[in-house]
Amino acid sequence: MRPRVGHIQFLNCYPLYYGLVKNDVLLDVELTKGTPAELNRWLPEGRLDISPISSIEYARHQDDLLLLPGLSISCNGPVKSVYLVSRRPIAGLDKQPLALTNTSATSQALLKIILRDRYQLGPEYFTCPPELPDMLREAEAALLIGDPALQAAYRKSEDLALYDLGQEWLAMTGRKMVFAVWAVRREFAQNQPQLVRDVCRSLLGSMRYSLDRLGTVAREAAKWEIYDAAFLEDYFLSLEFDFSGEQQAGLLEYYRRAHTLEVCPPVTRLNFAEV
Ligand SMILES: C=C(O[C@@H]1C=C(C(=O)O)C=C[C@H]1O)C(=O)O
Repeated sequence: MRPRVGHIQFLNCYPLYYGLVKNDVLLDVELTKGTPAELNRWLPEGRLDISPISSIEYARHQDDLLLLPGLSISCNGPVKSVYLVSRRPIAGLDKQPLALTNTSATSQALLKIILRDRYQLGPEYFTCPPELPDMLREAEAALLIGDPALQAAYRKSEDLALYDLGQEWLAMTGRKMVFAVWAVRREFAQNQPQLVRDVCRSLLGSMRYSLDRLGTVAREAAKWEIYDAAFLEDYFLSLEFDFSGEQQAGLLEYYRRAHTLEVCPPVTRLNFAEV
């Protein structure tokens, strides 16, 4: 039986993917790529067994999911691929239309938390596809994540201000920000503990493999992208892929604030699969 495993189709997961290919793990799993919003749906629906998901989705489905230890997509300061892109300085966004990419869940709530708690602002939010020109036709500012956010930073126009939400979060809380976690359906973990262990070890092994040779990974990724290898290596270095105590503390602080916005239930503890 091959476990059905999700994969985020953004460059942030390229190091993981590179390791899976090089370590011949792809043959052992059925890998399905999607945006975070798609994976967020497919895992609880049972179309996937194990997947990276937006960290806020763990809070929303905590009774049905367990976390995989040791893996996340986090940052300690600038993340470089989660931006508020704005036509005016942030202070001018109160009551203004603000377009949120429909590929995100965690960053949508993160932006609301930052604008409320750090800037005391309440824009009029709406969700739409991540097409920056379309977004800015209808809104004063837009939230982008993943590759469209990287592109916006790479081709930054003079007229737009970019706010990095990883940096904003660190400035406000002094903490790391966890954007994505890997989760398994509890039912699957109960029925197939060995498979969960195998997948978890493979993912961790692949990640370690890539982090040990990040220059090569960046050069390989640059072959298919508009960015050069140095830009990508710098990007990969801003991301953290582990899930240690500091990331967990940052995540619990995020959940606490998200709960006060009523966008997720309270989370008192993080429950991990035994691997
Ligand atoms: C750092 C990132 O984190 C992402 C942000 C997510 C979200 O906002 O829900 C989900 C998964 C991650 O891919 C990114 O996309 O660039």
